Amino acid sequence: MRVLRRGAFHCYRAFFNNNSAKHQIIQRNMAVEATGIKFLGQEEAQNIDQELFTEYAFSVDQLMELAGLSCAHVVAKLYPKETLTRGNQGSMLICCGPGNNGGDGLVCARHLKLFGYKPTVFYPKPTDKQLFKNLTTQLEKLDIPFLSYLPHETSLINDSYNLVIDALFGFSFKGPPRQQFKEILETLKKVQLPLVSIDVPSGWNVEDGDPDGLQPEVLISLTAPKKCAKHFKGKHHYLGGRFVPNALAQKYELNLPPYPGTDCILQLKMDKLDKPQEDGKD
Ligand SMILES: NC(=O)C1=CN([C@@H]2O[C@H](COP(=O)(O)OP(=O)(O)OC[C@H]3O[C@@H](n4cnc5c(N)ncnc54)[C@H](OP(=O)(O)O)[C@@H]3O)[C@@H](O)[C@H]2O)[C@@H](O)CC1
Ligand SMILES: [K+]
Repeated sequence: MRVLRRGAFHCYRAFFNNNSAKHQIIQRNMAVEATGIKFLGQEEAQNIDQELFTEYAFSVDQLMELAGLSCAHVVAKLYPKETLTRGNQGSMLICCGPGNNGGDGLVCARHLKLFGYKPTVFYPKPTDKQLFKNLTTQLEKLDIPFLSYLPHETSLINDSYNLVIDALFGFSFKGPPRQQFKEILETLKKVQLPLVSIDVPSGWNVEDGDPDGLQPEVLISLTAPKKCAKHFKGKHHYLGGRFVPNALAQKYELNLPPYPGTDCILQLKMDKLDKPQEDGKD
């Protein structure tokens, strides 16, 4: 019993010593000010990603699973399936790109299906990597339909789905988009459904954003927000991907607020944040 008590004390002390948002008690459903949180540049986001794999020995599958799961949690929280009454109840379109952002989308689709939603996946440029083949097989085995093309006629999308999840590009995107994805992004811009972007609104410059690009209703920043998130004007900004070790967060001065309890998502309030000028410069 004494040993247990001492252990508990050490855990408690380590938590408060290591966490920059000291003494904040975050409750479920409480949004937290984004002020003070580090907004990452593109190179910094990629360095953290690499360090998680090399120094901290995570595998891509592990982090992608946690990232995709947190995205599914955000969608389930904001859009209860009973409210998604268009087309097939709970229907949604998940657009997945060729990199790991697309992988997050594939994982997210699986979890949403298991939560009782009806996802359809559009995955126009699948990669040959085994991880992605496995993710695709898992979705096929769950009878999740794949679209072979995205209809240019956006009314077909508006009438069939309740929302669109954008998992086309994340923090490694460098614009302008090449032809195949340029057309897809143009179509998505015209769709009149709530758009949920995973990590970065696709097509945006990762640091400067894109005022003429997609305008998501929801942004789910993974690990930490990227600089472009300061230009996000939608309704809900969430943090997900609860896998960052304290030592890494400290090294990069991420200043992440603690997640509430056992939750894997946290809502961020953006209203007190110093917004960049509209010319896109920070
Ligand atoms: N640690 C974390 O936070 C974790 C992050 N995770 C997730 O990973 C995401 C980053 O993934 P990523 O590095 O694979 O890159 P991503 O952004 O998906 O795009 C690369 C692809 O896009 C392509 N491409 C690029 N520019 C293009 C253009 N102009 N036009 C057309 N294509 C273009 C490029 O093609 P290439 O140039 O190589 O031919 C390549 O195929 C991150 O945002 C988060 O969602 C989690 O899974 C795990 C933990
Ligand atoms: K995205």
